[in-house]
Amino acid sequence: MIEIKGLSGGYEKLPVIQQLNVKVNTGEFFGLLGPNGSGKTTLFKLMSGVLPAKEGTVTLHGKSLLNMNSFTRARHIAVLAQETNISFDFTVEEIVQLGRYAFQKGIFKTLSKYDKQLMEEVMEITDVVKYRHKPFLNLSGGEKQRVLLAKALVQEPEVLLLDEPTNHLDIKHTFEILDLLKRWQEERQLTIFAILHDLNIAALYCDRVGLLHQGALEEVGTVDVLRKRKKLAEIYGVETWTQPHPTLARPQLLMNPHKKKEQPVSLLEAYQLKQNEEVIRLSFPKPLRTISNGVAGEGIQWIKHFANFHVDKNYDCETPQLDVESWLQALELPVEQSIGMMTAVKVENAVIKKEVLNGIAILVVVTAGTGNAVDITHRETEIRNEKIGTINTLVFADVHLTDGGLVNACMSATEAKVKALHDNEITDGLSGTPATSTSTDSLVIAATQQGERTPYAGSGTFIGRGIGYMVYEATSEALQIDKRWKEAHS
Ligand SMILES: Nc1ncnc2c1ncn2[C@@H]1O[C@H](COP(=O)(O)OP(=O)(O)OP(=O)(O)O)[C@@H](O)[C@H]1O
Repeated sequence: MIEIKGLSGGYEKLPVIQQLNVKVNTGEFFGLLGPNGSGKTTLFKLMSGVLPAKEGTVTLHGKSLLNMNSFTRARHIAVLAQETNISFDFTVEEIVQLGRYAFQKGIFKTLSKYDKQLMEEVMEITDVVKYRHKPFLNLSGGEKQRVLLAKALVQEPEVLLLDEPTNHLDIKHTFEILDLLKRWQEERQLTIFAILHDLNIAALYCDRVGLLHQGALEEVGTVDVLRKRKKLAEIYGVETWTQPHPTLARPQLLMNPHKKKEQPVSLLEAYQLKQNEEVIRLSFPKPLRTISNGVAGEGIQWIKHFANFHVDKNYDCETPQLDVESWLQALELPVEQSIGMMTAVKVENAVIKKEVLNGIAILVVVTAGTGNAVDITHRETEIRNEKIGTINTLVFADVHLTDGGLVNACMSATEAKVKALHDNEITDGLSGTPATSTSTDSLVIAATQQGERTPYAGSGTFIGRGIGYMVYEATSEALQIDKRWKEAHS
């Protein structure tokens, strides 16, 4: 464990680091974060003996690092500094070899077999073998960075002090190098203490982070420290948002660039509607914030084009998303900006309702088929393999919703659909009990994000009530059309 206690130090007229205390555990990846000039590099210089400390101690497993001579220190700690004062025309291999210097024996300091093997291995994994005979000074910034990392790794240190290790690296090399460091951390109990500017990279790789501000650590903790928006605004002077990484339990940060005020778009007038026997589609001039379980474009997205495709009632395909994406492409709609759904219902029978309720413009489009009506509350021992026969609901509203607000809007739309199914006496074909849905229903909530931001869109709000009313009306009408169509075609 590295323990820093009461450490103060800096430059002649500028005592940058003041009374700093922190512990970095053995085998931990600790990220030192903070704005420009907060003292990160100065702290590293104090720890690595480049600058003398005015006060305090830095110990590794209880032994003072500050009093160690540089040879002994190099056997424990490797430093990847930002500035390199390599001015001689060394080759890449010679630079990497410097990392073994403290381990070489005898007056002539020759490389052992082990040293050579280790250098080969490290040059391979840092992807610098191809430059081995090139002069270091002729390399690009990113190539130099990887060579210096190789030099640090051949020291086989217990502790790596890294000042901006991914500086100059492209994303492929950034992730390769960090994955490599993470592997060494886990396999070799390597302790990594790294200055990082990219907070998202820090959130992905660090076990703990410390936020340095004006020479003092203001926060130390897990990467969830980065979710403290107020603290980040105070320290960096930037408004941040966090969202969860899609597959890792780690936050990712989003920043808002300065935005010019945009002309508001009229929800009920701005869209284009096209409807034929293959598809009903709506396009908006600017993206709407959406939450949906559409076959394509699912999740929370920004979407301009909404398409509900008709498929044969016997449609059965292993890759529905690929199908829907190819149909979107055939309509020349960009897949990344589109939601695509499918239904066996005639899309010419879609019900479109639009209204301004309590000052909120709402547009609802519903296609309804009830061949696979299901009572979700009925106890089942197996899930029926249903064919497409579905209620697809698209709700567009001129509101500004948080992600929680989008979820509230989904609840409001679903509650209204269930009521419509109930009032239209739709039943589960197997159980005979009132149906709550069909087995493959889809829902889109799309908000213009104009006006005041709100997390509320449930039954206690005008927007929730508006969605409820409109979805109920549109679903009831679509169910009646479906009923009449079935009667006419039976
Ligand atoms: N050699 C020096 N002599 C005097 N002052 C210095 C020297 N190096 C840095 N400073 C000052 O010390 C303060 C901390 O600098 P430091 O380099 O430690 O910040 P940092 O957090 O690493 O910044 P950055 O993110 O920009 O790399 C700054 O105000 C800087 O101007």
